[in-house]
Amino acid sequence: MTRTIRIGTRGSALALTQTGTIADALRAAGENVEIVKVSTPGDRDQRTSVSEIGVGVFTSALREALLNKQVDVAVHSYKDLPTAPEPGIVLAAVPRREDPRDALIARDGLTLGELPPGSKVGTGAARRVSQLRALGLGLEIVPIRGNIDTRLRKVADGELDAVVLARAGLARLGRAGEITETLDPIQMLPAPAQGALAVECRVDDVDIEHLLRSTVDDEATRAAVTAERAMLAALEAGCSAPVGALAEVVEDLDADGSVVERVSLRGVAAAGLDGESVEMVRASAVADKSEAERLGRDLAAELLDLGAGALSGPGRNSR
Ligand SMILES: NCc1[nH]cc(CCC(=O)O)c1CC(=O)O
Repeated sequence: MTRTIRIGTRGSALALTQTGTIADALRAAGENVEIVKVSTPGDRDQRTSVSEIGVGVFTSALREALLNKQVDVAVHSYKDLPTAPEPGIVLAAVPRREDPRDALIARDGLTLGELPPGSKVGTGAARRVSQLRALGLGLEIVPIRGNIDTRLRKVADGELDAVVLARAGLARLGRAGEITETLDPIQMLPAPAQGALAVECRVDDVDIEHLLRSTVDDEATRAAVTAERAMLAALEAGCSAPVGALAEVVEDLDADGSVVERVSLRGVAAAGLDGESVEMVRASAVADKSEAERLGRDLAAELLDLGAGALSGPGRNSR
């Protein structure tokens, strides 16, 4: 009898698309696959802000289904996962990620710099709120929630002048054409692991773990998100603080002239929120690819030295 691998997913259009790519890769490797939808409190409650419902609101039900053996594989948006490891669960694969940057979708094709002061920009993520405020453009930030479709509609309906969303999510839903500006990481660093998927299985399912690693894992993406997430974890931020990070694997020349791969990491964190004004601290560093984790921790230490984390004030949800 051939086995069927059950892949758990949230039921949102975005989650189903993401899970579909993993299912396709496993089918191409000759496996039988079944997709199982798991509803999460984050999906059922669209009103409460994510910072109030709490970290892991989209991911804990999926992990429970994995531990209960309702499913064999769980596919998450990596940035939605809490930084603490989950006993009994292993991160089997991190597929090659999409463009990790944030994107602006504004009325009339406007870019960020073209939005007049007082323009209403919708985002619920403290990371985006604080970086937008730090730009000093006089924008009015409006907290919003809901799926990508709901957010885009608020611009189409004229309720908002713009929204900021992850480019990867828009691309996966076939809506990248509505982006009016892809935000430069100098203005807006994405959430750690934005655009990446986390593919998990049970620790004792060594077969499945190996299958996932050999069919969908991408080493460069894994190194980059390892650095980003180590930075986040060391800032003890969970996914609920205004922290942005972006790592890239770059080729470099060693002292003896041989080509080596290094990880280049940039980070940003809010140092203080005082009413409308925000101070952001930024740092960057490069390390050998095998040192991605230490690189993240070191950069966090540097950001803390610069004053990161002296937080007070509004919502602490990073996404
Ligand atoms: N916060 C919710 C969420 N989780 C993952 C994505 C998009 C896909 C990704 O970043 O991997 C989004 C929407 C967004 O931030 O625009």
